[in-house]
Amino acid sequence: GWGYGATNGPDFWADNFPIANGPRQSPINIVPKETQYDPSLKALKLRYDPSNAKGILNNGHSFQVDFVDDTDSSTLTGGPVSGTYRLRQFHFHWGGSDDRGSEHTVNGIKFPCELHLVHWNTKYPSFGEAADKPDGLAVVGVFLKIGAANPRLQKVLDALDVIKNKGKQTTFANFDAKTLLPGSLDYWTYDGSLTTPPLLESVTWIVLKEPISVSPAQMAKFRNLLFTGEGEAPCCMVDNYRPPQPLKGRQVRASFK
Ligand SMILES: CC(C)NC[C@H](O)COc1ccc(S(N)(=O)=O)cc1
Ligand SMILES: [Zn+2]
Repeated sequence: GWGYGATNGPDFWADNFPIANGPRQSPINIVPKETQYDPSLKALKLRYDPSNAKGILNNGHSFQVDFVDDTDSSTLTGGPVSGTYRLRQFHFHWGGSDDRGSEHTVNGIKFPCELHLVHWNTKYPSFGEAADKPDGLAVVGVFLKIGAANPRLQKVLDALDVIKNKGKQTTFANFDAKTLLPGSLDYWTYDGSLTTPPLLESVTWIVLKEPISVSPAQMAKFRNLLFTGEGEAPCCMVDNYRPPQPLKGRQVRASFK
């Protein structure tokens, strides 16, 4: 199956997922000077209920924290979207060293890590139904930059020891995803896709301008995870990012001047 290795990585994904060369692929390089401030963009409204946190899973590509999404208790509204989108999960992408790891880049700069908060449009009956619709998903991207240790990450990082291998999961209750957000919700937005197979062109991307911090020791904990299952030759989970894709004429709008 697909992965991030020399023989199954992003350059091979088009073999099984031809949409990889489609018109609205993600991630992209964001060039702030080429974005357009849109005064009609609303403020982003993220309301997350900590009691919706359910579990944490090593899915063999990243790890994700899953949320109960059977009610409108953890939602994204406002911003560039109309209607209500429900929080489904959040996950990260990171590098083997601090000079790379993010999927989106800014003026060609890579961050060591990028957080994705995945939401689906409640005009559809479920995440699965929404995932292949042009307005089906909204993903908030948050850059992590090297600095002081981020105490808000600690609960997530401390859970990683028990989900080291692909397929491992454990309960993860009472977590407020809002604590992972930076002080400013200024954002860039554009129409894009899932950044992993099936690469569906169903995502309204909302990339926050302000990063949150992560320390080198905390980054080492991400890199302690394995792509591989128990009993397989261990392969460190690092460099699980897709590089920027062609913009193909898309406009990137800014919510701020
Ligand atoms: C087709 C659906 C039902 N299954 C999709 C699968 O769970 C993968 O979902 C995702 C969800 C989000 C992303 S990202 N990195 O763009 O935020 C990538 C894949
Ligand atoms: Zn992602």
